[in-house]
Amino acid sequence: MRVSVIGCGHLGAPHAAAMAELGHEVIGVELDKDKCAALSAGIAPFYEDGFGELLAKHVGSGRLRFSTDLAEAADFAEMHFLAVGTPLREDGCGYDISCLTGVVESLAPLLWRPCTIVGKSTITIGTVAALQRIIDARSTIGEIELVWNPEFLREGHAVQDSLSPDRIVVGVSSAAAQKAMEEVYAPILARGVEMIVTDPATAELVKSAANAFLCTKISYINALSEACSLVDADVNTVAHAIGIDERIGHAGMRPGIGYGGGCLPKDVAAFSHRLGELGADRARALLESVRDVNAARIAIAVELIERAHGGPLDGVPVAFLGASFKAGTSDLRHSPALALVDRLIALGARPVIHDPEAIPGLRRQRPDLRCADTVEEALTGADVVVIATEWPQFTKDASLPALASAAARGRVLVDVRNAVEADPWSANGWHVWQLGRPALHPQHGIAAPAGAGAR
Ligand SMILES: NC(=O)C1=CN([C@@H]2O[C@H](COP(=O)(O)OP(=O)(O)OC[C@H]3O[C@@H](n4cnc5c(N)ncnc54)[C@H](O)[C@@H]3O)[C@@H](O)[C@H]2O)C=CC1
Ligand SMILES: O=C(O)[C@H]1O[C@H](OP(=O)(O)OP(=O)(O)OC[C@H]2O[C@@H](n3ccc(=O)[nH]c3=O)[C@H](O)[C@@H]2O)[C@H](O)[C@@H](O)[C@@H]1O
Repeated sequence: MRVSVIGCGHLGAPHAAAMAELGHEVIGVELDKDKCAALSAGIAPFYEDGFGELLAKHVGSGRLRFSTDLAEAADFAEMHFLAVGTPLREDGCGYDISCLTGVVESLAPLLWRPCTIVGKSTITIGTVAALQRIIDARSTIGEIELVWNPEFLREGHAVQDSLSPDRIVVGVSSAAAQKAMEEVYAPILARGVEMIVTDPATAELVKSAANAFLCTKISYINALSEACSLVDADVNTVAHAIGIDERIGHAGMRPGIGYGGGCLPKDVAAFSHRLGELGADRARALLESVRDVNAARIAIAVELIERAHGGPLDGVPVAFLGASFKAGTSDLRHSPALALVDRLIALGARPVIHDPEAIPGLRRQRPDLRCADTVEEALTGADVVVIATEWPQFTKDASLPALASAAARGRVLVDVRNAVEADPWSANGWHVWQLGRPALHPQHGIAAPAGAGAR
């Protein structure tokens, strides 16, 4: 099939490459000229595992190309995927869907062949109907159906999730649109992946419900982490023990500094707002509690760092390991790590930041921050080491405790992602502090500071 993908960011670019891998001929439309030029040259504009290779493969094969010109896509494709951004409005009251409305307003009058428009961006209840009205008013060839096909990919797994999704959801209004969706995803459906065919309103709700549930699970374990701190219990053990029950599971149960990124924070905020508009007050109250727990995580992490250091952070050199919103991506949007670094700076601390993939982007976005090209450079002379993003380079590298011992001045490690194996650090003479867990000190049996139990 000939398809276009309009908006080639973290969702659209991997989707376009995946469509080419499935055997389709693809044109990606991207407004940002630099991004479009990089993609056209087969160069990934952001770090995403396996994406650079897939992009280069299909730009090379000629099955995937990019353009800034929507008219070119209108001429070329029988199916148009919409993957532009839907940020939260500045007043927080739902999504700013101006990119989506702008695209359908421009695209509809350009269309001259029978085709389907397929939305993948995340929207709230009622948006499909509003966009369909714009298409109906602007189409010159009669009815063009807008299907909604929400996307569930995770950054860091975008290629894998696009090629092997665990489900495909399509909100359609006609049998013809359903047939087109079955055709475009045929190689995936042939492997037995379930396609849930429903109406557009249900498809909209499925996406909001999925992301809000993921936020709820994370806030639940983070709220338990607060309770654990009060009784010197270990939240990691609680998460492990309850997660063995397959109705609960271990995924999304890692305590830390809260959910961040370009999607979960805005999606739960927009969904909560919409539920309020609809009068679903109990559902809204539930999600507001979820947001409230998340908003408190940074202050709780700061308190832990102060307690670990044993006093105010003014003037304290901190090795700050991590900047991206989670491991596996260079994405800095709404990164809790950056929110934490800003609070530490406000308290007078002197952080030096290292991240395996996010430093070039961070230097561009935040020239005010002190960045290091290597872990060793960040560690040199630090009194406190903070692990703020759970990259395996920080949490699984067995040589890091010894490297840190040689480079740092202090012996205080604060892991605000609860992802580090603490024993090797303790064996190297470090005090290890994690959220909702008793601190681990170099020698077992040493009394921990007041209010913090020792493991
Ligand atoms: N990032 C992710 O993992 C996922 C994102 N989503 C949703 O997908 C949507 C896009 O998200 P991201 O890809 O993360 O955002 P993004 O900001 O990385 O990408 C959006 C792209 O659209 C481009 N764009 C804007 N207006 C355009 C226009 N008129 N024509 C062509 N290109 C245009 C922008 O330049 C940008 O490159 C959002 O609604 C998001 O909630 C859904 C699932 C996963
Ligand atoms: O709609 C979207 O854009 C996507 O949002 C999330 O994907 P993503 O933002 O890539 O990241 P997640 O892996 O879900 O992590 C989100 C945040 O929660 C945090 N998190 C995650 C899991 C956990 O156990 N604990 C935890 O604090 C992460 O560090 C990160 O800050 C969803 O997982 C995807 O299914 C969805 O498609």
